[in-house]
Amino acid sequence: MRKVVVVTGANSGIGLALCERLLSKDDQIRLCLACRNLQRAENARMALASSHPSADISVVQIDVGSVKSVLQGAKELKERYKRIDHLYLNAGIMPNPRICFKAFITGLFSRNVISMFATGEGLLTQEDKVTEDGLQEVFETNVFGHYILIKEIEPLLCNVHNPSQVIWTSSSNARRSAFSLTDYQHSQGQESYSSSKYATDLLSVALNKHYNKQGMYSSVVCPGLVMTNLTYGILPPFFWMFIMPIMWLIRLFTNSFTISPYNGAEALLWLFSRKTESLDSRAKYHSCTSGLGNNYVQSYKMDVDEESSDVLYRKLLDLEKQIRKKITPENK
Ligand SMILES: NC(=O)C1=CN([C@@H]2O[C@H](COP(=O)(O)OP(=O)(O)OC[C@H]3O[C@@H](n4cnc5c(N)ncnc54)[C@H](OP(=O)(O)O)[C@@H]3O)[C@@H](O)[C@H]2O)C=CC1
Ligand SMILES: CC(C)=CCC[C@@H](C)[C@H]1CC[C@H]2C3=C(CC[C@]12C)[C@@]1(C)CCC(=O)[C@@H](C)[C@@H]1CC3
Repeated sequence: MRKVVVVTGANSGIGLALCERLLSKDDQIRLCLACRNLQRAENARMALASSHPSADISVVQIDVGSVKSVLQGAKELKERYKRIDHLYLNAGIMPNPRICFKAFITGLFSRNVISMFATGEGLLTQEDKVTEDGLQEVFETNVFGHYILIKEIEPLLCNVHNPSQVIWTSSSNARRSAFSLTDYQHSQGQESYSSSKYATDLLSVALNKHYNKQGMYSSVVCPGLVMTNLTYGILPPFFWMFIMPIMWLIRLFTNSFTISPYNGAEALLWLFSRKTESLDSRAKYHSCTSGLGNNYVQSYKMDVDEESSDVLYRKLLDLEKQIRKKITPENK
């Protein structure tokens, strides 16, 4: 049976590189690009089709920052497919990033310099806003929209005889101290990205607890530092070009400077061929690139505990109920 693979945020960066690599590995898959902008999705579809002319590539419009759009997209997926084998939850944003140069200079001369480059800890702040659904945009895009998508297409994912994989693009920037269960949308602080990625890690653990028995397995990945639209938003593009030689140099000391989307997609692609029984619910799978440019995958235990993961999951279930009532009041 041909495997069905759905990738959110597939029209650029890591998502697009992943699609290219998936098709190169197995051009028999049925690939669906789930994107918010149909024109950009169509451009990506054509680019992929030109290098894989016989491949089955389609598009579905899903804006994960809007629950209505997720419901509509999920409906189309249910009409199109009987099951989904791999769901890559990759779409993500880091809006209005600001870099704290003081923390960067201090970090450069500290013992934590390598970890600072690997995680970006304490270097970035973001300015978030509230969406039409009344949620924090970073939380809704990076976490909740994807959560609703899973809930909506649950019947396509849950099959004990033929388990499916849900694979989140998380980050090493996920940090417990940036996240709070009492403000899980991060409406108060300025580290919404870090908070949303930590919430992703917690949610993945909870999904495993609730869904493994039903044949759905969730994993999280960190693609490393990759040059994409997201990172080009942090510093001006010319600056990145200017410091590129330094970036290659840093790669000699940390394997997390994957830099190209192709390299960044390594762990996402690696998970595609893993047996679900071999997956570790508490692990984050990192794409790594050595100083010589060789790609490999390393797994690290996540800094998550089951209790927090359960509490967040219950909060998301409550939020789901509220939002569904708001969107379809006749279901009250
Ligand atoms: N680059 C890096 O160093 C790292 C990235 N990541 C994560 O990797 C993932 C991919 O990002 P990356 O490739 O770097 O960045 P890009 O900006 O290139 O890709 C992000 C993708 O997500 C899509 N997207 C954004 N918002 C929405 C939305 N509301 N609905 C649907 N799609 C949306 C974008 O679509 P559009 O083109 O329409 O904007 C785009 O296709 C993200 O989750 C990011 O957090 C994690 C660690 C490091
Ligand atoms: C490389 C040099 C000399 C300067 C760049 C400094 C920072 C802009 C840069 C250092 C570590 C980077 C980093 C990220 C963004 C850019 C940095 C802070 C991320 C936070 C981007 C998004 C992610 O999800 C993380 C995995 C990245 C971690 C490292």
